[in-house]
Amino acid sequence: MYGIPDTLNRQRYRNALTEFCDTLSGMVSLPPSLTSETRQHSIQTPAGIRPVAFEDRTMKSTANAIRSSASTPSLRSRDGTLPPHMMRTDGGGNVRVVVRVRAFLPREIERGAECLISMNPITQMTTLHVPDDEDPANSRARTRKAIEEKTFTFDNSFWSHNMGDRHYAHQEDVYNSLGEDFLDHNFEGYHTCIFAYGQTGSGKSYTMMGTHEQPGLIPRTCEDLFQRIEAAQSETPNISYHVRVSYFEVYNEHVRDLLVPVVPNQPPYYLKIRESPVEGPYVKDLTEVPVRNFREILRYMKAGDASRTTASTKMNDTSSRSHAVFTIMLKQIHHDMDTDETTERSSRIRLVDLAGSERAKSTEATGARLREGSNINKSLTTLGRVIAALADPKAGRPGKRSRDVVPYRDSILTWLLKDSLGGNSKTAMIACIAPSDYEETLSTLRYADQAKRIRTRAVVNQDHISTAERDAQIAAMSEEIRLLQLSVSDSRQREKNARESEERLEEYQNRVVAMQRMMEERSLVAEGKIRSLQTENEALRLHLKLALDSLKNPIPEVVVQPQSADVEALDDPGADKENAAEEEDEKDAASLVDEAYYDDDGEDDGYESEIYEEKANDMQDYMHDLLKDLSLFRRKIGDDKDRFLDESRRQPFGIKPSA
Ligand SMILES: Nc1ncnc2c1ncn2[C@@H]1O[C@H](COP(=O)(O)OP(=O)(O)OP(=O)(O)O)[C@@H](O)[C@H]1O
Repeated sequence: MYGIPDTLNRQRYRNALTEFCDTLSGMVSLPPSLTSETRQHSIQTPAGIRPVAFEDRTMKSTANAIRSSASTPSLRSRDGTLPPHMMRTDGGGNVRVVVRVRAFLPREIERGAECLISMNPITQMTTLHVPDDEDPANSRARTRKAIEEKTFTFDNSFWSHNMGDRHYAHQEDVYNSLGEDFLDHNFEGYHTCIFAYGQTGSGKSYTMMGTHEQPGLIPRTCEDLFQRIEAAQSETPNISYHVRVSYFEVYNEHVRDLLVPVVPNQPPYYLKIRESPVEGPYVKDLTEVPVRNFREILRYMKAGDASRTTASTKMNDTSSRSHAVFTIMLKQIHHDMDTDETTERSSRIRLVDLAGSERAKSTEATGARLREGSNINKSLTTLGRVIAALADPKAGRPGKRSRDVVPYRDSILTWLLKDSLGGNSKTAMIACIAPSDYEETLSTLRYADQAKRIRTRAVVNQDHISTAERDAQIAAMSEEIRLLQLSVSDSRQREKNARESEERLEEYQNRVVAMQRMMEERSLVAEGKIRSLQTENEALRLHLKLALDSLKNPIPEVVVQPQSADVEALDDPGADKENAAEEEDEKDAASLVDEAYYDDDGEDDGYESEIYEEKANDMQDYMHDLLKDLSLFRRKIGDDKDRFLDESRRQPFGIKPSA
């Protein structure tokens, strides 16, 4: 799909094959003690020609020794045409460590930097040379007490410094000698992890992700994975493959899901870490998407890559400010028709692009960049301590096993990589180095050298299950699902019922309140009625009493004696006349009243009083009846009121009685 054209590829393999044949024939013609031959190569650097020893040692191993036993091994490893300088030494259970040196960057060429690295493609030795006095970037190194040449041996030393060299390691070569083997392991059922470590700007992202023209280890792994799946599916249709992918970054000690799009003007959403006894530490709620082909996985990879936190620093225009973890979960389900057995293999492919270690002085970082840098350094220092603890099993507190004191939890990165670093995983570290920085390169090479000593305990993650067992499992699971569904629908129904009864309750309460109000109003009206009837009754009773009294004891006529004022009026003839008229009027009025009230014609006084007595008695009886009715009515209202209050005291379900 991409990468180096086929013809170039073939040419490279042909050269390698020739070299391999030369070596074999040399082995035949020379005694074993003389099988080492040292050839001198030269490396063209912008600063001039510097002779660097490329020691091509012959190897006893044959190409067949690396033949893969994976269920879908790569074609390359089947045909055994691996170039000798790409052959790996068997890492066993140890972390496989490779080192890669990059080309000069324009700024390094400008300052006339010299290459301090040499590599032996046969022995896989990497040598760091002492810098000369001219490169200002190494002024700090020159202040060291002892500055000397250092040599380290790794599983692979990838020379990616000058393309013109025949040992130049292209992106494809790195994939072929490391990625492909690891993918073999994944098909065998092992978890794997490849992480790139190195100072800022040393080529980690280039190695892991690469560019569109020069794709790195991650896209190549994805492409190879689906190519193998497609090939295997046509060969062995009874194996089904399921691939899922996730992508997250650890930024400033927080985990961010890179497959969840960033919402503008919203604070980033960070995920939590949990630890399960079986799976170890994991990111909770991390997006895991199923992918069916290379195109799909590439889309997710690019989307995640685009949301990674990067920034420009003095050391790198696109510096990764976070550790990025791209994970592929591969599940292979194989059903054997003969034995009627199902085999399930699960493997996890973890590809980690770490943020680069950096010296604040070199990056000239301030503010947010400085904070990021210090967090990056902190987590890388913890990674260093974890590596040191794992590499030296004797180190640790007395009485404690070394693995108990590995400080995984001291940083998010090491906690999440716990399994990959010291557990169930086949792990590789790619130490990326810049060609001209003595101090940083030495530190990276020491880090890498220590990592070589770590032994992991990778196991094949495989489950065999017979049809009967599977059926039993399916039955148990479907029963569990059925029960879960029931309980879900039950609780849904309960929820619905609760909602409905809540609504009904509210309605009932409203009605009770309205009724209460109505009863209160009615009792108020009744009380008012009682009061007015009582008043009326009292008035009538008084009236009746007065009437009876006046009948029984009529008021005797009173002769009014003229008073002094009247005597005075006698002297005044005008006034006398006026008084006489007034007196006459009063008499007329009194006679009218007497006539009307008593019908007084002056006869049968005894008979009339009897009639009045009878009327009064009738009236009294009537009033008594009325009073009786009234008290009955009053009692009834009282009863109603008591009953109503009783009922309202019996509160309906769900209403808390008022305190
Ligand atoms: N092998 C290589 N061949 C050609 N160019 C390379 C190689 N390795 C790195 N580069 C270039 O070097 C520069 C820095 O590389 P890269 O961004 O990969 O560094 P890094 O280690 O990921 O840095 P940081 O830690 O700051 O993210 C880039 O411009 C990249 O293209």
